[in-house]
Amino acid sequence: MILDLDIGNTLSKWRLKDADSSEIRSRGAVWTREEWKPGSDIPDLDVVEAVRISSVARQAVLEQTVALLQNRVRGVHVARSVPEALGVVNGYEEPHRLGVDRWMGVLAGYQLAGGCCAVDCGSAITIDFVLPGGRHLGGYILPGLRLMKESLKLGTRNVAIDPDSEAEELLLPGRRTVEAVNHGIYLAAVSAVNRIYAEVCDREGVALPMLLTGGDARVVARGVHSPHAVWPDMVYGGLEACFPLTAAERAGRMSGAPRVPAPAGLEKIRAGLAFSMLL
Ligand SMILES: Nc1ncnc2c1ncn2[C@@H]1O[C@H](COP(=O)(O)OP(=O)(O)O)[C@@H](O)[C@H]1O
Ligand SMILES: CC(C)(COP(=O)(O)O)[C@@H](O)C(=O)NCCC(=O)O
Ligand SMILES: [K+]
Repeated sequence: MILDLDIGNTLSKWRLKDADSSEIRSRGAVWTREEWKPGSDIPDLDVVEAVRISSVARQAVLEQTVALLQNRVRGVHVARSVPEALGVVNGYEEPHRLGVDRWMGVLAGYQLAGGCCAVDCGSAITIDFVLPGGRHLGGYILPGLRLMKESLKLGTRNVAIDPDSEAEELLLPGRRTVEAVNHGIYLAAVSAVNRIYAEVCDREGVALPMLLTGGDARVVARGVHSPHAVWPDMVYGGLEACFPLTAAERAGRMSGAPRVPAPAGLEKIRAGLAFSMLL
């Protein structure tokens, strides 16, 4: 079994992948600030031959995780943001400072769709762009839905946006504090994604496919106008591409990769942008 680990600021996600069949056998998540202890939702390490890790948590969290795993597992692979990999040139002035979850997302997106817009809706919302030739432009970081809500301190932190709500409903004026907050932050997030996508496609003169991942991807995606795919395993896809361990991975196949819809035409994206500027 291969253990893939995506340690985010809020949640540490894991999945166990069968190296022979490529099937995902189990998955789980633990709060990043908590230790892995028996009884919590952690994988059975006895069946694990190799581990691949993407971590944006404090250095100490990664060190503790690696120390714990190194005693039990032969191969431990830790992903890093580097200047260039798999045909993509990192757009950061200091490439190693790009969050490695963003780098994994960009590499997975490029391997699947070529040039693309990769959106990660986690503790933060990150929006990254890579052009068809493989040049990563850099990206945008804004607070995620939960962080936005917590920063308001209006006593609404425990009332999350219902992930099954319709986007139209979430865009209405709220008539209670919790509704006003949830609808406000939702509109902030989806407006940013829609606008940034259109601005960058316009400036670069290319219509890019869009991919979304992260804990809030499903609900944010419902407010996104452009064709897109939600790919919960996008960060894991980057780990598979960087550290291919199975024949399928070496052939470039990533588990759970979605079908990516063609983007809208550039003219349509530009017309939408011009319209939003008139409002
Ligand atoms: N069951 C859940 N537990 C915690 N957060 C959730 C859950 N479902 C959705 N979320 C949302 O997902 C975010 C965490 O998403 P995730 O992509 O795991 O973030 P990170 O990678 O930053 O840890 C939270 O901030 C919250 O808004
Ligand atoms: C921007 C992030 C906090 C997003 O992390 P997440 O919300 O997924 O936990 C992370 O990618 C990070 O720590 N990045 C380093 C700064 C940068 O990318 O510029
Ligand atoms: K993430």
